[in-house]
Amino acid sequence: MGMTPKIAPSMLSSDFANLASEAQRMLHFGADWLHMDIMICFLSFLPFPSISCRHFVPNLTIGAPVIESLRKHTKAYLDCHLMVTNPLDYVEPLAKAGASGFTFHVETSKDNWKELIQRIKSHGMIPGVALKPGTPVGEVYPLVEAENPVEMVLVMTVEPGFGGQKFMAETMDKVRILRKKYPSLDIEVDGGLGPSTIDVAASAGANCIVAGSSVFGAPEPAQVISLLRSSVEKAQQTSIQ
Ligand SMILES: O=C(CO)[C@H](O)[C@H](O)COP(=O)(O)O
Repeated sequence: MGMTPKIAPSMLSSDFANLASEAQRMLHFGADWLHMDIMICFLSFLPFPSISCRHFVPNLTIGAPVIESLRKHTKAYLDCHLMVTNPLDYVEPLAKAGASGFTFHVETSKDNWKELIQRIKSHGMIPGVALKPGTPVGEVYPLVEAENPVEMVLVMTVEPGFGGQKFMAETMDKVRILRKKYPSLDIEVDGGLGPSTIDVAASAGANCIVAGSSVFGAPEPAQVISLLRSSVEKAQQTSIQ
């Protein structure tokens, strides 16, 4: 195992009214990536005449206009996590806005993941696939093993939708399985990560760590970022000994 640790503060926990300065603060504190949680409601006009709003998660956050605004203030890797029912619709707008990574959910993309990966790459972004805590890990194997594969798997360690939830330790089996099967794959974990949960995630094999409330809520965010990174580095050294 030799994947570079990436610490990605989840901007969902930032002060959205001061997004640019919050992002710069996190980068100054040592963040590698900025994790952007994109939750959008998909207005469905079918069956006519009822109009329904199909949410993938019970929350709304940001879309391409906010990514575009933030991009004007930073060159950082914007790690976009699409919690939407129709990710294909957002490939072009997010690429134009300046997104770096585009991670879609396997649950929303069973029929069109090949097209999605191809479109994400052709728009210059890095494709990743995410899975919810209840989704079997085997569902992402075809996407990792494809001729044109995803480059990261995001294992959700809480139900997607909100920051500040409790880390679900049972999701670590999926990380262990993925790390054993794909030694050089980027494996990201997201939800409830902080000083008390990082060691279990790092020793399971996660190398990309998303952390919202534990970083933004800390008196010294730089110390938390540094601790998350050293836990991943230590676990990686232990695993190669
Ligand atoms: O994807 C998310 C929610 O869907 C957030 O990124 C995640 O929950 C991080 O927040 P915290 O570290 O506070 O749990």
